[in-house]
Amino acid sequence: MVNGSKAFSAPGKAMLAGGYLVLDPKYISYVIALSSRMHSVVNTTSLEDKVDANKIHVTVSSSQFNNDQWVFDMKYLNGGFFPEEVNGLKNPFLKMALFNVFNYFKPTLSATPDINIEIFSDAGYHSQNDSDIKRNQFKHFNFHKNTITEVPKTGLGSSAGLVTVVTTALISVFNNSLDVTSAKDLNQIHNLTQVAHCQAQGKVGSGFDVAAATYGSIVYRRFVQELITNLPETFQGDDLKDYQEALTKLVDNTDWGIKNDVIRLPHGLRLIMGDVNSGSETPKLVAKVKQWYESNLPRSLEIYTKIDEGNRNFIKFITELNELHDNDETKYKALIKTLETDHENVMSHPEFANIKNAVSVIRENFRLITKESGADIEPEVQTQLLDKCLTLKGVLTGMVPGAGGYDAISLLTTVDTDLKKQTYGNLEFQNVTWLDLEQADVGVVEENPEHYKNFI
Ligand SMILES: Nc1ncnc2c1ncn2[C@@H]1O[C@H](COP(=O)(O)OP(=O)(O)OP(=O)(O)O)[C@@H](O)[C@H]1O
Ligand SMILES: C[C@@](O)(CCOP(=O)(O)O)CC(=O)O
Repeated sequence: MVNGSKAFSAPGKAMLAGGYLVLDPKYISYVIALSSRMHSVVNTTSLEDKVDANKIHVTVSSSQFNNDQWVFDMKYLNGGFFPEEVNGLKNPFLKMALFNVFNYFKPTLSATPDINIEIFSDAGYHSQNDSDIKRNQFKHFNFHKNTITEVPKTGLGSSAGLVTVVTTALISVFNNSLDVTSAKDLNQIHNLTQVAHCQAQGKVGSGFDVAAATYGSIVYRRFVQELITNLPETFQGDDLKDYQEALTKLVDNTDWGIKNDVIRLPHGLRLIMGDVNSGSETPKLVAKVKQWYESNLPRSLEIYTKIDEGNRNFIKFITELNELHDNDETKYKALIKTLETDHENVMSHPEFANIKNAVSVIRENFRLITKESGADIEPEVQTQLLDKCLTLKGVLTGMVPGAGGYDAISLLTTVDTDLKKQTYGNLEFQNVTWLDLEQADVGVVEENPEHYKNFI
């Protein structure tokens, strides 16, 4: 059991290449973890101070959002744990994180204290309108008068980050030697989080968001969805023995077959996210693209193959930039500087032309799918915006991240490029809010719990 408090955080995500294709384990994706992080602070009562000696209560507080709080009674029936929110409040992500961690560790009820978890989320995950910043000497967070479900999201993967840090916090209660720098423990966090996140969402996406929250910036290939869909169905009060055995086997003794090669953006380059402020419905987009793909075979496979080639070339040439830096830093820095000082001639440098051409292939084919499927992956207004962005000094390339749609654009620029200044007052960019985000190379990290006190 954790003595005192522990704290953890996990990053948000932006998928720069691989959207839709990554739903098929044949294809890989390029996912950048972001500096906006989800945080959890966990502590336990003493056994004597439990609310009820014959129960386990887990209280999760999200004070940033109207002081939201969920109190789960971990009902113990037939050898299994069924989380029940005592006031009938809903949060499927918290519920499934609790369900899976408790049925994985199967703690002794009388020897398990009550657990308190506080959640904090960095500003980038949600609209900052109607919020006040509260800070201490270490951190600051936006505090909203509205409950979490009423605050607009920005697409950085809030639920994936939430389930990751809550799962990690709960594991730390049952495993006092949890080490989030160890591959074994990170894989346990990843596996339990993927199960809970998919069950909470009621669908099995590629899982790239949970993988990035756990491992950081990665080249990612998904697991086969049957790993999760083949888990026994469970209903309140069931004998969970079969589920618990299947879950333990899946978490501890199954090769998920994912690819999670840690990467980092080339030195001197940074990711700039532009929030265009009109949300997209990812599940609807995915359904339309799937319908298009299945109705247009074998041509749709040819188009996917072209996009995959673009994705792989993007990854290849971005990686080669990193290698150029390592081999000849002076030449590399001079090359990067030309993005600012000689932007008109960016295509004269093969190192840049290769990356830009790869992204052009991806975008061109996504526009084709947009036209044919009715899924607005790169709609005209985004095409125009991206093409204008490519003319800005310091910009190497840009794309719609993840599922695309109307809500965001991602640009790769030099670290010294100031897009806010370059586009200030320019009506062509009036609908874009440049987010103060950086790429984050690491996934789950342990934090200092003292840094989450006395926000004013
Ligand atoms: N700070 C938080 N505290 C409590 N619950 C949260 C918090 N952040 C997210 N959630 C939960 O996650 C849900 C949002 O998850 P959902 O799957 O709808 O979007 P998402 O794809 O994760 O969002 P996005 O990728 O746009 O950030 C919220 O409705 C809430 O249930
Ligand atoms: C369309 C998809 O490939 C990516 C969705 O990315 P995002 O939620 O738009 O960041 C879905 C998935 O990978 O689960």
